Amino acid sequence: MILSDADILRRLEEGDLVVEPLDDPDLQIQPASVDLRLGHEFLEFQRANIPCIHPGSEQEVSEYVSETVIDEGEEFVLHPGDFVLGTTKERVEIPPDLLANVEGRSSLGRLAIVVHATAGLCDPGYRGQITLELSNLGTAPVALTPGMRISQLVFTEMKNAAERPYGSDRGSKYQDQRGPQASRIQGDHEFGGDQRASERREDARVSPRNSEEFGGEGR
Ligand SMILES: Nc1ccn([C@H]2C[C@H](O)[C@@H](COP(=O)(O)OP(=O)(O)OP(=O)(O)O)O2)c(=O)n1
Repeated sequence: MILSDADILRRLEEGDLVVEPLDDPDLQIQPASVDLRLGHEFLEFQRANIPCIHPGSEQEVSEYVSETVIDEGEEFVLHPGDFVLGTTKERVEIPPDLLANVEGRSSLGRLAIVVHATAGLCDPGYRGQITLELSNLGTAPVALTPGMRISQLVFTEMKNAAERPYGSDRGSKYQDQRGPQASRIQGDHEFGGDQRASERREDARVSPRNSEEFGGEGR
């Protein structure tokens, strides 16, 4: 069952579904979705010095991207063919019995702006801001402004709550992400991610940088 405006409000009031900051509920809560606004940070792939991205390589994909932060009132111009990672301004918490679909808005679709290339699901249990895979499929540059409504989330109530929701218990890589985050595909089990994660935990245990004595926060 897809949540209606009244269902969404009820779940928000009950507190297990979170969309924050929801500055203008009247504007943002649509008949069967919640409009999300564009954040200030963007990650752009550096075009030079990327021979090929190898998902299984030790080199983190984040090393290939550079961050641009746009001030309030400024524009980020997305040129035809561009692909950049953006973020929603809002942070969400999806309860274990809901699935959220990240969708575009028609008004931007008509300008050939799409908000995801392929990944449109927020899992039950997911917490964090949402990374947008922004592209301009058209022929004219389009100026995007932080704070504009760019995307919408549609919530589906599942027949049964997930038994193992998204989160640390299952090694979920993007839980509590803030701002746009590059792919962490190196963390996948297929690429030895479990091993690397346990090595990082081991390093963190023995590294003096991470001990309380040295004021470290750990990783
Ligand atoms: N456009 C999107 C789509 C999803 N997500 C967040 C919410 C999802 O719950 C989480 C993980 O998405 P996937 O399960 O599609 O991604 P992976 O399978 O790569 O991640 P993991 O291995 O952590 O499950 O990323 C996001 O920030 N932006």
